[in-house]
Amino acid sequence: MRTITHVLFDMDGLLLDTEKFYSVVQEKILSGYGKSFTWSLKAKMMGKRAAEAAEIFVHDSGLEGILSPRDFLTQREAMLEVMFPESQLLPGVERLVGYFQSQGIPMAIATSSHKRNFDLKTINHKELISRMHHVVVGDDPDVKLGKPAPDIFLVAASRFPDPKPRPENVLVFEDAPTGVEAAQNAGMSVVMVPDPNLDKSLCDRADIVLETLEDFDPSTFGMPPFIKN
Ligand SMILES: O=P(O)(O)OC[C@H](O)CO
Ligand SMILES: [Mg+2]
Repeated sequence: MRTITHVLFDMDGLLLDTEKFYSVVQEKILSGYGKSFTWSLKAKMMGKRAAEAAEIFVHDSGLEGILSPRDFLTQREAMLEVMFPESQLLPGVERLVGYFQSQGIPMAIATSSHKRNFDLKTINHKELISRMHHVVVGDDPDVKLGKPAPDIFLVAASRFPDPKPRPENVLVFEDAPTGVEAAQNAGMSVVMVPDPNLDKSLCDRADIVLETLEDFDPSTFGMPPFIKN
């Protein structure tokens, strides 16, 4: 069994309940073209950086030549920016972050969200962010390729103080197939907490798949149990 010495959290859909905002807005934009937003399209977009997600949205929706990826993002961001400050923590986040902190396990966030949106989403979650050693965002200059490339997780692991973790000693928590793939490409262990609407065939790569972070059992990775309150 691998010894876990460091933890990396994805953010959207894993720490914060923000994927629903993306879905509502993308459904609204598509409805303007008489089209419906589907979970199969959502599954391809989630976890990806904005520009890559926009290309997928326009292509797969058959809107090439009708709606440019840039105009899609302009419309999407205008609607999302008023929603993001309302972001709520997902179940189990506070207990899990508190546990890793009590165990002295350093944590960081590795999110495809750009810095501007990260700031909007976390404006009311300063305490959570303060418990992270650092945050790597999607537009970080050191992150050359977005998820499913391993870049963002490798960059996040490299920013911990010495002794820096080897990938095999890092545990990643993710909600998206793209993010799970990125963690595995980085050589890290990964716990997936997928949205229940996500096609189950897209949830079979992770080391562990949970319905909620509340179901995480530290002993699965050789760590002490949660202390019963
Ligand atoms: O925090 P991430 O990596 O799940 O990023 C989320 C994307 O920007 C939207 O799915
Ligand atoms: Mg996510």
